[in-house]
Amino acid sequence: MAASLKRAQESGIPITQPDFLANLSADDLKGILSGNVEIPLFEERLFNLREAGRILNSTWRGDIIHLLESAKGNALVAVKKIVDSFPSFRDDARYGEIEVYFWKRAQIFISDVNLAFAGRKWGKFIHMDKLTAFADYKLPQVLRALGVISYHPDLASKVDSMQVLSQGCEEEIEIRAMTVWAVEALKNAFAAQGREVSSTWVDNWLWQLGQMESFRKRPYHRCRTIFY
Ligand SMILES: Nc1nc2c(c(CN[C@H]3C=C[C@H](O)[C@@H]3O)cn2[C@@H]2O[C@H](COP(=O)(O)O)[C@@H](O)[C@H]2O)c(=O)[nH]1
Repeated sequence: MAASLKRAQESGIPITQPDFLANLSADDLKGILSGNVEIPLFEERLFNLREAGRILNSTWRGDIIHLLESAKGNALVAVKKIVDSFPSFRDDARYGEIEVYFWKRAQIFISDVNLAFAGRKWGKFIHMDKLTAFADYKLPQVLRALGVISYHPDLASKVDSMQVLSQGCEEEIEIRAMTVWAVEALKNAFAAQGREVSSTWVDNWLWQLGQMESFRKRPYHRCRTIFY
């Protein structure tokens, strides 16, 4: 996905322009994402891109920079503004009577802006250390392979046989919540060894591990979702 967007940008397709996004056609998007795999949830992603273009124009004067500037360098405020502005970033769920907020794409966006600008200008934020892990499919895959988390045999059987978990079901929420919790436990374990790191740092470290073939081939939970 990232490579496709980079290719489009380099070929002069204005994929960051709100007007282009708001009027994006299915054929345009198919062309941009053409590659070796069929993109799941294509219609949902097309809708979300068009919606993002419309909202950037209607709420943020056509440029996400204005959202970042309105957050006044506070990472948590920036994340909340993204979630409040863009419905496709409202990555939350109900677990019984409890509201659960993962906000994975909103948080990783702020983390990526912080990295892209090397912590300067629009990438300069306080409270980066309060971001949680970005709860996706990759981290629990690595955490389980490392033995940091384990699944009930019934869930393990579903995951290992690649059964699709429905988005927002108890088991999917439990996997994502345990991912966030496990990263906090690892962060505390690093601190106990005298190594102060952030949840984002632990997250990136686990994600990088996940790129190794020995981890990539391990089972991970399947879920059709736009949130990760
Ligand atoms: N939880 C978590 N998810 C991460 C990353 C990164 C890379 N972050 C860089 C930033 C600092 C470090 O240098 C990292 O290398 C990408 N992703 C997610 O993967 C997905 C693409 O994956 P695939 O389809 O396999 O290429 C996509 O949804 C993207 O959001 C991470 O760190 N943590």
